[in-house]
Amino acid sequence: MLSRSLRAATGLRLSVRAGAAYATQPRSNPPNNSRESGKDEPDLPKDLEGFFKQQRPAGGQKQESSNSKSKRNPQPPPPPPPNNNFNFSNSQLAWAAAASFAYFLYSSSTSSSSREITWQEFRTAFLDKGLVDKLIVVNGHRVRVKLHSNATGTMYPSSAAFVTGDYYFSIGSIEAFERKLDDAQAELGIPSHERIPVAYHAEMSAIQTALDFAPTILTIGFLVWLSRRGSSSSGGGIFSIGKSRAKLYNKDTDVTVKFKDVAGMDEAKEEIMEFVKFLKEPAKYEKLGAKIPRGAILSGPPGTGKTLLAKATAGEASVPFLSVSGSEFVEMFVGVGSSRVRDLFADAKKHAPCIIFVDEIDAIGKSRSKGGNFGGNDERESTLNQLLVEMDGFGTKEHVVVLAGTNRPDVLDPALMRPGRFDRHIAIDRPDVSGRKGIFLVHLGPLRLHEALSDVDSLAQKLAVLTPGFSGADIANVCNEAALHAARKASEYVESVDFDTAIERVIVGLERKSRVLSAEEKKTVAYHEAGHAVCGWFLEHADPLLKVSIIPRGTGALGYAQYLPPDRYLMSTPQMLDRICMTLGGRVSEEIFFGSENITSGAQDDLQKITRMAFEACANFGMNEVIGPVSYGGDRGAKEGWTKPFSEKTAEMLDTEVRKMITTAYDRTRQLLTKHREDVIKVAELLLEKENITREDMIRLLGKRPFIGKSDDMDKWLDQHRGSEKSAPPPLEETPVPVAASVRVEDRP
Ligand SMILES: Nc1ncnc2c1ncn2[C@@H]1O[C@H](COP(=O)(O)OP(=O)(O)OP(=O)(O)O)[C@@H](O)[C@H]1O
Ligand SMILES: [Zn+2]
Repeated sequence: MLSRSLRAATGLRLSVRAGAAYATQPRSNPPNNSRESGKDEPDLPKDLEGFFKQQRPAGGQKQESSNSKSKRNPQPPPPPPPNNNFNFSNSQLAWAAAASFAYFLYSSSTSSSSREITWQEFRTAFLDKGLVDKLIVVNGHRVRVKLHSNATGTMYPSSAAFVTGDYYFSIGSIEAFERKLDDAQAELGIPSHERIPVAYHAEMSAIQTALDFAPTILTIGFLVWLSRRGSSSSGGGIFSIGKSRAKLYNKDTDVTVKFKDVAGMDEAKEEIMEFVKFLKEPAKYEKLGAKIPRGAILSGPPGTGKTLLAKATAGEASVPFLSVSGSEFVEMFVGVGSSRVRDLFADAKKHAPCIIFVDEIDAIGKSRSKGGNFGGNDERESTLNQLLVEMDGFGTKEHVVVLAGTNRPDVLDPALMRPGRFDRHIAIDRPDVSGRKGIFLVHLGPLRLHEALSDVDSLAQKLAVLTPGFSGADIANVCNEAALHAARKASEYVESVDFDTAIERVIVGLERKSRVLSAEEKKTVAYHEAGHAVCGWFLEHADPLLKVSIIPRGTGALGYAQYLPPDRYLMSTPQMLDRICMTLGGRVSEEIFFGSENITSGAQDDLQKITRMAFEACANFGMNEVIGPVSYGGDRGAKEGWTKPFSEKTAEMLDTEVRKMITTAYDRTRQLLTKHREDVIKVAELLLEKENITREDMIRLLGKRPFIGKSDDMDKWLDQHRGSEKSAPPPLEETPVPVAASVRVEDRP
């Protein structure tokens, strides 16, 4: 989040600079027809021009720097926000007012350089010599002397400093002054029609003026502040506060990213392809009466390329791309969020067919019940409601697809996932070795590599092996750091040593954020996960396995095995026991391969799960013979404040029975894994090599699962569906129903 606010701060700085330029420059850009074009942007002063040229694409369309993630890669800062019409003239006005007031102060202060003279001096130096052009009585007590323009050089007193200066003298009263002046002129024999003209003038002092204008100044200042503030993220300002902040990427000039620029994530690409096909040929779908998916949630850790994938989707479909961050809907004013949502969709309809991308959807899409219901977040809720209304509202004719990115799919409001809304869920994980290789190939492209590294493919392979756990953004960062390092040495090419340094740097940076495993830890995690997977493979009631991975996840898990639990509302005792065994598989495998003295803390999460399962089996499900068919209630949620509704004796019995159940399961697991020791090794070694293994890999290594049972229906279904037309992977969240507790088995340290 720090980096995000940094980015915002950069935007602010830029806009202030641009604002300063607005005030002093004439408006002379020819208007062009794009929505957010520089229509109202004035010419920039010469010295700023060069700076902005590189930021602002020639097409006039507002564009984010091609790599929007300047927060990670040292890219040029985002361009200054466009100001829309209204806001601009408003702020221009304000600046102009401020400038003229400043000028006024300036001029009134310079007039104080004028010199006071006496009446006598006035008479002898000016009046008697016929130099006076005009007299101005100011505020009734002071007379300003205006000399003829040819009076230069004959000044009194004869100092060059006063050549252009003004003179004045004080008077007691206007009547007395007029009389005195008349007399003097009469004395000089000036005919009455040639007498010196006298003007009367009321003037305020600078301080007086400042005081009188203070309220106005304050108001102007406030307006300026508001408009600065509003425009600091993009196109805002007080009059456009309810306008959408989305950045529009024109399909021809800006959305140049294609799927080929997005390395890896083949499954995600395949899934999102459906949107591309629809946007390209909507008629084909409509003809058949097909309902078009409205949107998809792209979830995954930061920097895994969610934004990139969404943009590439627009690129493939060659449609405009509207990008906005969920946090930009959140304002302190009531109603602004929903008005921005409305505006966003109105905009999208204008540009249809197009893709809207809402990054960080969790900022508005948080589950309404999870928000802490103290009436606190009505505004966010109404924003979310508006989003739902808009998504429901537009017909398929509109051809607008909404993609949303999030790192926290678990906190999203279920309402968002209903059919007709974000009904697709595309999970994007950190890349595995081959994914990383692909990403390296993309980002090595622009680098000028040393001859010794001319085999880019093997370089990418080598780097991919060295960077477990890196996200796409981290990899982009490594490539950039390497180039920077080479530049610092003033060398001509990027060399191997530059990459080593860059990787080190990024790892140091990463160690704070997420974890990067040491080789030893990686081995432990691989055997742990292999234990789960093999256990599941040979247990009758285990859920079908989708994927095993030893890529650390943002949640703190070091590795995970993902299963697809069938829809099941009941769980039999054998199913429960099998699940406990499978969950214990990780720890047991660690023990078998590294010895009981070397077991790690990695199984804590597993152990928590099985303890809970065993406890519920005994205390709630009546599955234990000794305890009997009783259920003491107390669901998981209420566990904390739960006063035990049973006696101490029962508590002891429960303790013993839970432990007995678990140790029995532990022994059973150990037997199973000892029997399949070779299989565990096979799986673990493949995991170490590939970091991610799929169901297909498992079948190749271990053969088909030996059981035919309820879960096998699911296996069959999977066999039929996977590979051809891929369905969305199950959500990576734990199902709240206790009977399906193992959608995924994760291991926390
Ligand atoms: N699969 C990939 N192929 C090529 N480059 C990638 C890939 N994934 C990420 N990158 C690089 O990382 C950068 C950041 O990715 P992106 O902004 O799409 O991540 P994100 O998942 O949207 O992050 P966040 O959650 O922080 O918004 C991209 O601009 C690109 O340079
Ligand atoms: Zn585990």
